[in-house]
Amino acid sequence: MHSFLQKKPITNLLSNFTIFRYMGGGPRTFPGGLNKWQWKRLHEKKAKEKERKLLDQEKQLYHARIRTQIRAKVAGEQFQEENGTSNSNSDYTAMSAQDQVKALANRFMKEGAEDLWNEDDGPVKSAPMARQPRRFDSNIDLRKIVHDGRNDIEGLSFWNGGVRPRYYSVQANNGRRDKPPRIKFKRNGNAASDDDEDSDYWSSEEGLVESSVSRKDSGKVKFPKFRFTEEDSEEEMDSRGGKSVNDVMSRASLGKYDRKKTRIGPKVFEEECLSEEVQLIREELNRRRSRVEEVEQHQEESILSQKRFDESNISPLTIKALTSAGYLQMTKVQEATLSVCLDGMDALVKAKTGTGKSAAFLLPAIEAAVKASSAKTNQRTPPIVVLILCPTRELASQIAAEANVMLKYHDGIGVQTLIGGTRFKVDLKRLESDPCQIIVATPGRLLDHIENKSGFSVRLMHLKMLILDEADHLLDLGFRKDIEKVVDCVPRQRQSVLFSATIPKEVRRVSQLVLKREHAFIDTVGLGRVETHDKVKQIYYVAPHELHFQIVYQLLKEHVSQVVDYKVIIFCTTSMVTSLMFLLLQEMKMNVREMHSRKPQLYRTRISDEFRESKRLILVTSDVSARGMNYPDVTLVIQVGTPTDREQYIHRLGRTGREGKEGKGVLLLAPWEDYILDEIKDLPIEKCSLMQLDSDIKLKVKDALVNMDCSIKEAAYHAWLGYYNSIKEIGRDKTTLVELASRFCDSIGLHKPPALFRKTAVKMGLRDIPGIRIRK
Ligand SMILES: Nc1ncnc2c1ncn2[C@@H]1O[C@H](COP(=O)(O)OP(=O)(O)OP(=O)(O)O)[C@@H](O)[C@H]1O
Repeated sequence: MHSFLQKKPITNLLSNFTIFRYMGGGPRTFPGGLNKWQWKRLHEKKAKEKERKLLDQEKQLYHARIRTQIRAKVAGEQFQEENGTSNSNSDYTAMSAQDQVKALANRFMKEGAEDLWNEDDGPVKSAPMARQPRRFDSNIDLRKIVHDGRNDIEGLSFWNGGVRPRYYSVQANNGRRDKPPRIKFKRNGNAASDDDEDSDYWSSEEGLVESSVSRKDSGKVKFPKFRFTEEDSEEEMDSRGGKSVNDVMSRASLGKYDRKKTRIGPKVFEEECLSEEVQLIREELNRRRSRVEEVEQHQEESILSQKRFDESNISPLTIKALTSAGYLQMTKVQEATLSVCLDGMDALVKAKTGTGKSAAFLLPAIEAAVKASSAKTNQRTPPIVVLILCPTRELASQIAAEANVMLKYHDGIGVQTLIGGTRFKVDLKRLESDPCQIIVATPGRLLDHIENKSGFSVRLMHLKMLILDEADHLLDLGFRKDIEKVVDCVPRQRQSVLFSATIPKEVRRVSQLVLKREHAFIDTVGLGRVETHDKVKQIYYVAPHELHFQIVYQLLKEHVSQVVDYKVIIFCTTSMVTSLMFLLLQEMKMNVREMHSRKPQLYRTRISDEFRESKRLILVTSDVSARGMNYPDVTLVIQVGTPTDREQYIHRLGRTGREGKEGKGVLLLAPWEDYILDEIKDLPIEKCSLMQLDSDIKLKVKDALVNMDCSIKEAAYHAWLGYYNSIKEIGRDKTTLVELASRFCDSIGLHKPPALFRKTAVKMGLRDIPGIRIRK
């Protein structure tokens, strides 16, 4: 029978060596007459010892490095003090091998490796020593120092609960450069004397460890050598029975070969004695840490990134324009999106309000136009290369103005707006006389041009880039049909980018309407992080309708008296309610302006420009100003009544705290409107108890309402009813809604609810609801 333990010689022709391949588990006996298992155990034991030795060496090296660092610091300061010079060439500074300490620290910081740190590895406290003049005699809690300085030594958190702190005693060499500072560390708290001034290495009688400091010698760094006395050996102590020791298996990377030994029973430690010098080091470390924290906090709050525009691939003429406009560094969203957009990828981008999204999409848009214009065509009017869609006219004008700033040095590249409220024929003339490659439009007017037989749709056939600003709003039901039509009229082979500060889940889904399947989703807000700015304080009040005007007036009075350069936006639910609020505040001698969709476009543009430039002004507005409008330095945003949804709340609030500045937001709700709080409960908004209302204010508001034209109040009632009737989320049946409307009616000084047109009442589903009056 063929034995499976049979040795099979294989002849290696090249080397003439004979290699034995062991079949089926190897020979029965091994050198020294050991059997297979004895042989295996022997090797395992050897491996364990080797690992243990390596680990000990590492620990020693680690101790030495930390001590060297502290010595270098202490000695360095001492030296400077004495000589009034920098000791940058001294041995000590050369030894501050931060990286090595860091690496070693990390070695012990691996998950599970904390256990490798036995109690005996910790600092040993020595008895206080008499201080001598001009020498460092420090008892340093090394672990604590290193722990405190964890910004310097990343990830160093080995402070293991349950292991009692022990202290090293570190001594500098009295500021002498020719000698290394000496270190001693002592285990059992016995006092250490230090009288051997001249010896290179200090040693004490019992339990002390001697060390040389590492130094730079002919370019080579020598590491300190440590010699543990017998007393330092854990095994030795065990065997002497001097201490009770618990063996604990390590969870560390070295696995079962590492054992942690924990002493049982009390241990006597002497009082910590910190010298001035150590205190100084600690303070320095704390200072450094708080500096780092400050920088980190600043970076977090700043909208700017570290990258400059001249480091990107955009054309030099654009960079020149950006520089003259004062844009040098990119904002974070610009850095995150620019390369993706320049690569021609489709993208869905989410970034907080006021963080520079407009420039983030305008820059690649301009690049696309520059690239297209360099390709010679013999068309009289250039094709439209970039189409930017946004929900409001003011926003379109603002984007076009920003594009013009960036196009300052680009001859032959133009941008135009197509927005409602202007005469269509004027648009046509402008398109003819002032050809452009970039169009910024609101969807309605754009469709008017597409459907008009003026050849506009032909110009769109070469479109390279479609941009949707405030994309979630444009993809909302109100705009979606228009967007679908626009998408049908532009080439399939194009780049599409969608930007907004809010991108709800359902919008991600419908974004496929515009975006290619393979698109980038860039979220600079971060998953699970709040979409509002930390620097914007958000509060809300819950109060009955009849108090709302008084509260708004009192809030304004307080704000105006506290903030010199105040700039306030008050958002109301509808245009007519906006008008009512404006007239009321005007009647009460506040410096106010109004802006809503019922106003002629020229008026809107004028007010928008005035508010942008002004300080000490209050803008009362509807949601036409909620998104994208960049009015600098708005100090307070007040939202009266519930916003349509969470997204609208965020966008309205986003008119303040732009570019990383501070701001304040107040939401004022009637008790039944508090359903919205559920939608925004993850935002840092706090409830505020109602302020004591001034009786004077009460009278003033009442008088102002009495003086107001009834038709304004009636229009406000109709609009109010229409607005809340359209919001399903209010969760009120029609009868309750009409009752609430009657209360609103009271609050604005109307004695009975004004009648509705029958047609309107039917459309709103309110015809037979009690309390609704129909016009005869
Ligand atoms: N790189 C930059 N350096 C300095 N300022 C910048 C930079 N980019 C943009 N800004 C400024 O930041 C402000 C906000 O920009 P922008 O209006 O584009 O914000 P946004 O993110 O579109 O806001 P919203 O979400 O409200 O539409 C503007 O005043 C703009 O001039």
